[in-house]
Amino acid sequence: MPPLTPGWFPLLEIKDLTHAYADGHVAIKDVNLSVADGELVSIVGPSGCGKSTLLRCIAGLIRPTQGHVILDGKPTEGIPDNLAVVFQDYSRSLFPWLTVRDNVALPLKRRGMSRAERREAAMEALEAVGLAAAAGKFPWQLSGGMQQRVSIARALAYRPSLLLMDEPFGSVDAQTREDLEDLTLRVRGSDGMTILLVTHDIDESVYVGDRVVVLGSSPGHIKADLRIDLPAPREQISTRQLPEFVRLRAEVGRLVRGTEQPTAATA
Ligand SMILES: Nc1ncnc2c1ncn2[C@@H]1O[C@H](COP(=O)(O)OP(=O)(O)OP(=O)(O)O)[C@@H](O)[C@H]1O
Repeated sequence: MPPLTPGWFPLLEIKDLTHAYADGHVAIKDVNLSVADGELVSIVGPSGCGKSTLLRCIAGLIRPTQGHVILDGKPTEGIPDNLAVVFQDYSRSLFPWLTVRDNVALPLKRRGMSRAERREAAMEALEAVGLAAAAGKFPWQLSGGMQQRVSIARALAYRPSLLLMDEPFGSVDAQTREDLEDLTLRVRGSDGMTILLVTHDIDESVYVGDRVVVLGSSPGHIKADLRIDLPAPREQISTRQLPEFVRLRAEVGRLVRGTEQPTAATA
């Protein structure tokens, strides 16, 4: 996608990325994507098209068969330091024997922060997600939505340049999901974090995204890259009623289902 504003700096560049699993299955092929510093890019596509594979390659959890991931101008090797990931399965991502505050503070050891600094940063992030009062509790004492907010707080406290979110709100109720979407938008706005968010929810992809990247299948590739020019700040009811929102969600929906018109605007 071409630079739209002066000073556009690609925080993340994905070049000709291909990943084949050990059984030979090519999950993604020749993926090229640039993401500007501070952008929130939603990634959608049919089940099995390679969304998680793409995120895992960027996170350094699996090694691409071909191609490069360039973060902050440097090709990545393994798991980059300035990156955090929020997964859908919050029940497995928090340590049950640590308090909420200690779960959030734990990764900060990698930042070389003192114990007092870690505790302060953890409390600040818990405050941001509205969970300061639960700091001394254990994850299993919290609801699913609260546990997912702890996972998000842990990512925020780390202050990564790039936050990867893989279906982060897939297991929570509709109201909590909306709250977490708005929390993500606030975080991005206040900390200028760059976010890649994989979702199955087309409305969500448009509501939170500055761009929506649609992947196609067999093997996974970028089928469309749409800029979402909806006014900010976004608001759950009024934004979703805008004619432009309705148009975009229909366009993304058609692209995901493969029923788009040949003239559909794609980048
Ligand atoms: N470890 C693996 N070994 C072999 N094939 C795999 C492995 N993991 C995933 N795949 C295959 O790679 C393809 C892409 O999987 P991936 O999980 O990235 O898709 P996805 O778009 O995230 O799917 P979903 O939306 O259902 O979560 C699928 O065909 C999947 O079956």
